[in-house]
Amino acid sequence: MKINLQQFNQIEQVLFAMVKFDRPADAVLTAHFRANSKLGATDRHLIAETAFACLRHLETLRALCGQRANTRKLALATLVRIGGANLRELDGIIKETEREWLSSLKGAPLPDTLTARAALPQWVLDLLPAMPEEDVVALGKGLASAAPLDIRVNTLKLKRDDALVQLQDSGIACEATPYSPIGIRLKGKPSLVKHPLFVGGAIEVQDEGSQLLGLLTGARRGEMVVDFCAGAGGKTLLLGAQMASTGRLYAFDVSEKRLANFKPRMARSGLSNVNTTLIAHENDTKVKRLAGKADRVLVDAPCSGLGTLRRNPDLKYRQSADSVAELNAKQQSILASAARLVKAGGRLVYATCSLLPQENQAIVEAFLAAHPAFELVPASQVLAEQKIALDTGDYLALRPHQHNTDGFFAAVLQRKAGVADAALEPKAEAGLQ
Ligand SMILES: C[S@@+](CC[C@H](N)C(=O)[O-])C[C@H]1O[C@@H](n2cnc3c(N)ncnc32)[C@H](O)[C@@H]1O
Repeated sequence: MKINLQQFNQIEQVLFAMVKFDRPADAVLTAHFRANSKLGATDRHLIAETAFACLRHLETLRALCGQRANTRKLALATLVRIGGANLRELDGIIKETEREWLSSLKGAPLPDTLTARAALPQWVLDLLPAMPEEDVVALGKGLASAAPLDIRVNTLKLKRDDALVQLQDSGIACEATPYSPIGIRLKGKPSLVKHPLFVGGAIEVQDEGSQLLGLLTGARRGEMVVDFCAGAGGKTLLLGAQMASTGRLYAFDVSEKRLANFKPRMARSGLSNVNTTLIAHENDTKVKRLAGKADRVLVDAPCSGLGTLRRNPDLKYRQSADSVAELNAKQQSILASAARLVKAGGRLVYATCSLLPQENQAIVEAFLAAHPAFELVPASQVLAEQKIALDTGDYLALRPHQHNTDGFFAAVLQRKAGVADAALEPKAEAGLQ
């Protein structure tokens, strides 16, 4: 596709702002499009795709172009090396010297460093679990690929088969997701906001992996369920539909903005069993009122988000080993507080969209060591009970290159009946906050 000078300048401007990494990349893009409201859909698509491709492959591109390469060089290298543009398509943009450099860049061998081959910065490589180099490269490539657009069918309103037919009839190519029985994967990225199924709440955008975490919670009709870190309610909506809008579903979060974003989604969904509650922190008295009452508690914990690099490639530069350590303390504290809500025989699901053992297995192992009343239920068993053929062992561990989902982790923890557990006693007031 021929790229014109105006389009190229816009790509450069967006990239220049993105590689400062002082704001989320999607916020940079939104602000740019708002300030340049006359840009058409094709321009927006090209700008967004090129800038995000650059961030996804930044380690590789910097290894090829020089660590101090400016945004012009990075944008050109992205178009040619990642996007496969030929030099004729860049006529009117590139100078003669750049033409020579770009034609040699096309076939230049990749520097033999793991950061370049896996497109992951060193701090991430340092924290990943030990695995053969080729596996790191495969994981990195998966994380540097573009994510598909998945939707979840709201089973309160429609069956998946009917949704597939209706989407196809409206010209949207799609197929059932391989694992989630309520998921559909779209071909391409059609806009859904005006689609009658979306407007009527019969479908929601949700990665298949995120659907599987929700399904792992196993919420059932008539139960008392808590979504402890509900955010904008992606998983709450799934849990509510699993409960057929019966029982009681609490959606907690500390972010007023995220809970506000949940409101219109909830209105579309037709759910009437959800109680959204803004909490000040995980030990808020509003949380304590539910002690020992919940059948299911989902903790979709705040985390580094490294499993979502396909969508948020800037996170590998906006997070660090220090921020992960801070998150670990928060994750432990949220999990400990959420555990107090679970009744005997009830289940607690701890989940993250991280790939780091520090945020995943280590949190669960420390929790189990401190909580004799809880035991691990193999995730593969819970999924098999729901006829989901996916076995990643005791923990759910999803990876883009293996499952074509974002990277997710989840553990199912069951509270045993009649086991004393001092850690489940209410926390002293002095320990709050
Ligand atoms: C991974 S996101 C949740 C995403 C959401 N479950 C979904 O499916 O869309 C983590 C959420 O935890 C919330 N959070 C952070 N600290 C918290 C705390 N102490 N108690 C409850 N929620 C918290 C954040 O505001 C954020 O919305």
